[in-house]
Amino acid sequence: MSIEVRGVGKRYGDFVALDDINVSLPTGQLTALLGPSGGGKSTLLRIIAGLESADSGSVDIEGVDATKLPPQKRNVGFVFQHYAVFKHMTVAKNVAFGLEIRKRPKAEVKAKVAELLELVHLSQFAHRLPSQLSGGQRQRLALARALAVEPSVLLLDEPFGALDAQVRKELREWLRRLHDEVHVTTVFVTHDQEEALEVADEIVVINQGRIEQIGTPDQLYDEPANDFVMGFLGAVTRLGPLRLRPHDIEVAVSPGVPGSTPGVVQRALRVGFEVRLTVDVPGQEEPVLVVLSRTHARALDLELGSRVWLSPTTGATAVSVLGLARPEVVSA
Ligand SMILES: Nc1ncnc2c1ncn2[C@@H]1O[C@H](COP(=O)(O)OP(=O)(O)OP(=O)(O)O)[C@@H](O)[C@H]1O
Repeated sequence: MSIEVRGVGKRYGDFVALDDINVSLPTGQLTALLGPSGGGKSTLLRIIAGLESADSGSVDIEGVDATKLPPQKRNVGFVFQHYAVFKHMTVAKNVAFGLEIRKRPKAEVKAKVAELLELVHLSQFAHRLPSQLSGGQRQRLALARALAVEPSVLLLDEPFGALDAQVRKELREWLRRLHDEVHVTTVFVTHDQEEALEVADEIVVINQGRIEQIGTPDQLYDEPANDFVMGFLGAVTRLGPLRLRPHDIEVAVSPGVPGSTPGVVQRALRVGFEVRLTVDVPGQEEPVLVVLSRTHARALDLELGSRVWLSPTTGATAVSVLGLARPEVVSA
């Protein structure tokens, strides 16, 4: 294990920011701390970094009890949303900085800087100032700088948070590829479930200072531990006593499936390759949302006012609204 967090608690006055957090992160893994704003993700990351101290519990890094170590003795690198690179230093100088203050030989620094700039695809900008880079390029510079001193752990707090959607998407793909090349144990904070599902090997879902679930993206998506995780990881709708995903609902234009719920299409919204239906069903206040492919919708010849029959697809992940703690697999 690279990082072992045991029984960590943190309060700000009466407010419990973290409550008995236990998590083990294996060496070389890319882990996302995912959850809503204010849930405690950054606090946990800062405690791992040593920028904040826990009230209780311990943090081991690479087998060493780091609970009382200052950040500079933990061998961690970090990158924040608004990372302050040195504005008056060139890109190359910024990357070299950490090595130079460690008094590494000149030739070694030069080789390492070249290697890192290559890795983050900034070689051609080595002599520019940070102000002459785009936001995405600046975050890549920040990553190169954090990696320069070969940390055993890399901690990223919403590193792409301030960038626009398209750049974010490019950078997250790039981060995944970078991680596959470098394999440094990485923990990153995000409130964006798509970012976590796409990039992480493992996701720790944190809400109100507690861990809701730890698992691979597939585990969380297919077997959410509770209603919160299910709702946080993707769209959820209600069909009678079940809460399930809109694409896990079968639509028929005749009452073929026993127990299927009749309804009337109130709205059909085409978004790219999918069609989002809003279906009114008797005895349920909120409409049912259903997502299906355009081809499928066309084959069913659906329009406003069409009568349809809804049922959960075979193998759908669903949580009972009647208070079932564990999700169950529904078979139609
Ligand atoms: N120094 C502080 N003093 C008082 N309360 C704090 C302090 N730092 C954090 N908190 C509170 O602790 C809770 C957890 O904060 P934290 O920054 O860890 O959340 P987060 O999950 O990272 O949220 P976000 O995504 O918005 O950054 C929040 O309610 C926050 O207001």
